[in-house]
Amino acid sequence: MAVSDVLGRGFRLEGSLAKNPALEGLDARDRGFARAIAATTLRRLGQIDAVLAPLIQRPPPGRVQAYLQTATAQMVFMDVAPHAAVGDTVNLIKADSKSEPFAGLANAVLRKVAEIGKAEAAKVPPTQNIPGWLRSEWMRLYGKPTVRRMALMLSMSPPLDISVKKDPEAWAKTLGGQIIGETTVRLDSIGNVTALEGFQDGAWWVQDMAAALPARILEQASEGLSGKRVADLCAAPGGKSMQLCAMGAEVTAIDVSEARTLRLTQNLERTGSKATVITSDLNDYEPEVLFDAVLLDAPCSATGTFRRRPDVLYNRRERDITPLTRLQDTLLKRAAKCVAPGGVLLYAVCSLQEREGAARVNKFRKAMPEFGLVKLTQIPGLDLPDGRLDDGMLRILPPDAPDGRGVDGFFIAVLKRTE
Ligand SMILES: C[S@@+](CC[C@H](N)C(=O)[O-])C[C@H]1O[C@@H](n2cnc3c(N)ncnc32)[C@H](O)[C@@H]1O
Repeated sequence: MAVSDVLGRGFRLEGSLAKNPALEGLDARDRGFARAIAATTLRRLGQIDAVLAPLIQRPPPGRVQAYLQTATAQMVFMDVAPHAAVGDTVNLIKADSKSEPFAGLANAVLRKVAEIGKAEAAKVPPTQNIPGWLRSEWMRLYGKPTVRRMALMLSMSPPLDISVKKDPEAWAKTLGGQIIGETTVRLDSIGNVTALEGFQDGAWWVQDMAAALPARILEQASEGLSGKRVADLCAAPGGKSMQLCAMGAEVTAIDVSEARTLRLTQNLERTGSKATVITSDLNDYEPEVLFDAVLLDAPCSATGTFRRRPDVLYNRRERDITPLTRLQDTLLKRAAKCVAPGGVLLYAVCSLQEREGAARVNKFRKAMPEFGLVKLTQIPGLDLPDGRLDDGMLRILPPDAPDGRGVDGFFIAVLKRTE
């Protein structure tokens, strides 16, 4: 069961759903509904658990709890008729030999949820849907009103953002979307992405509006990238490499994962983007010639992507952050070794944790004084609140989208090596 895999075993929701045999026989509509139930459960888990807790004296096994949570999600947040949600869930529990002894308890608890669930859930602030360790850190860093807006973003299913190779106006018209942040086309419904016009022809790729900013900022800081040698480090699956190619750069894309570089190569081929692809640990990579510009989209906790991947809230733990910061420090130093004198280095992470953002860049600058900070002063297409760029580094928060429908959280800093 996908939800118990995420909550109990730290799996990714997408991977767990893709491997779930129960979904195999279903048609696309039912599969979509099953995905929506799992995602809604994770988006509303704090409220759901607050409804369930007083109704259960001793916590049942994780799998049974997940049945209760998904049924509650359906009744309270998806307007599924209670008799259907209760009946279907109890039947599923009866058919599952390990959970079957709890069928009676589940029936009694869910009948009560049907009665009081909506009213009880409404008493719980949506910020409770953010796990405690993240909520307290984000409150400290970004303040209560922003965290409230982040919780609102978590409760909504996000729009589909695409980056187009050229002519965003024409693609916005063709696909019925709107341009956001100058170059991203935002579409309402997700459906089957690969069936949309232009996908097979490689005219565009899926990329959150915020994820499209690092390449644009690197282009701006480098005063254009056309004809320049650019390294995209930690490049797979290639969203930023494709942007850099579309900007006319001569791109070298490096990633450690063989499976992910295969996807990167397929994406480059589909979009007719030409780049040199290298599968290598960045720690072992020695460039023959240094680069004019280097983009390091470092591995991170990805907590900024919770709108699209609510499972990151549960399969990341506080103790994961320190090892990630060590990796980020090492990769940042390796990336710096690839930059030619006078060249530009951009560091980005899709994390909302301060330790993965400004703290890494400040530490790097102390160790590598030949790199100076290029202060970012304005970001085209973004209307950031006052003070956000005060230290010259960019922190994008999920509520920052100009249309109120959210973006991934990102941290971006630009450094320049002295001549
Ligand atoms: C945030 S993802 C990159 C997303 C990508 N830049 C894009 O826009 O599509 C981080 C990537 O870092 C890669 N990675 C992690 N450790 C690495 C290392 N030591 N050397 C090279 N790549 C690494 C992972 O395989 C992963 O693909």
